[in-house]
Amino acid sequence: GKIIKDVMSRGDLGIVEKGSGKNDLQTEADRSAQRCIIASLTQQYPGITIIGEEGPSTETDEVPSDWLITESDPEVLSKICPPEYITVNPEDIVVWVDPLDGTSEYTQGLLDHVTVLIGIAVKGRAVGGVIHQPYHNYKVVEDPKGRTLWGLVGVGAGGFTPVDPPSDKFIVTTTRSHSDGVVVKALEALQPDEILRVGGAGHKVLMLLEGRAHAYVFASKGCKKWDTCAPEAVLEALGGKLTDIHGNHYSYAKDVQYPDAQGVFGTAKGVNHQSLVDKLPQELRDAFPY
Ligand SMILES: Nc1ncnc2c1ncn2[C@@H]1O[C@H](COP(=O)(O)O)[C@@H](O)[C@H]1OP(=O)(O)O
Ligand SMILES: [Mg+2]
Ligand SMILES: [Mg+2]
Ligand SMILES: [Mg+2]
Repeated sequence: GKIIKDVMSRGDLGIVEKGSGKNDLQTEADRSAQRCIIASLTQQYPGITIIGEEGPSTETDEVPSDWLITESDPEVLSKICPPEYITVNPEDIVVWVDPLDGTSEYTQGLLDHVTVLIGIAVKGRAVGGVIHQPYHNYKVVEDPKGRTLWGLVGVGAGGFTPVDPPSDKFIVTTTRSHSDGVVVKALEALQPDEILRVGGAGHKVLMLLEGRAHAYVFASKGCKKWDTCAPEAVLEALGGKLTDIHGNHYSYAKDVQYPDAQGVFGTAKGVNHQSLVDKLPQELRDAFPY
C-alpha cells in the first residue's frame, strides 16, 4: 500500500498498455507492489506456488531490503487454525497475487477503488484472502492509513465490520471500465433497483461485505484468477458466495487457465445465490461455455 501511494505522490505513474484488450494497463505501482509481495512471500514460504498478475519475476529482481515484509498480524495469529490447514502440503497451496486491483481507476484518481489482493488456494479452493485498501477514507481524512481485511474459511474474517445489505431494495454492483452489451444484458435480467458501477474486483466485494450491494455481477471474461481468489475467500469466510455466472466455483489450482472465462457472480451473506443465478437467460449463459 505504501509503495502504491509513493508512486502516486511522485506523480510519474509509468503507464504501460498491456495490449490484451481495452483498459488493460500496468503502472510502476503494479510492478513494484508485486515485487515486494512476491519477494516477501517467496522468502518466507519457499515450497508454495505464487502467481502474480504482472508475470514471473526475473533473476535481476532484487528488491530493497526494507520491502521484505516479515511481521505477522497478531490478531490473525491469535485465532485457532482449523486442523485441515495445519496438515496441508506446501505443494497444495497456491497464492494468487494482484498487486494493484483497479489499475484503470488508479490512473484516473478514483483511489478508493484500488485494492491489493492476496488470495490463498488450498487444493484448488479459494480459502484465505487479504484485501488491503490503501486509500480507504481518503476523501475524509488527510493522510489515509488504509485498512487490511482478511478472511479464512472456517475461521472468519477481520479488519472491518461486516454490514448486511438493505432489505427494502436490491442493489447490484458491476464494472465501470469493462462493460459491453452482454454485461448490460445480465444486469437487466436481474432487474435491480440500483446499479453501482465501480472499479476493481476487490472493491466490489468490499461493497458486498459492507452492505452497499447485494450482488456483484460481471458477465464477461475480463477478470482473472488473481482478481477473484482473495475476494472469494473473504466473502465466503463470512457466509457469502462467489462463483462464475453458472453458479460454479472456479478452481485456483496451479495449472488452471488465468481468465475467469465464465464471468463473475458474487452475493452477500443472506442472499439466495442460486435463485439469482437462475434469473440469467439461457442464451446469455450459452455465451460462456466451459
Ligand atoms: N477486460 C479486462 N482486461 C484486463 N483486466 C480486466 C478486464 N476486466 C476486468 N479486469 C480486471 O478485473 C478488475 C475488475 O474489473 P472491473 O473494474 O472492470 O470490474 C479490474 O480492475 C482488472 O484488474 P486490474 O486492475 O488488477 O488489472
Ligand atoms: Mg491489470
Ligand atoms: Mg485485478
Ligand atoms: Mg492488478
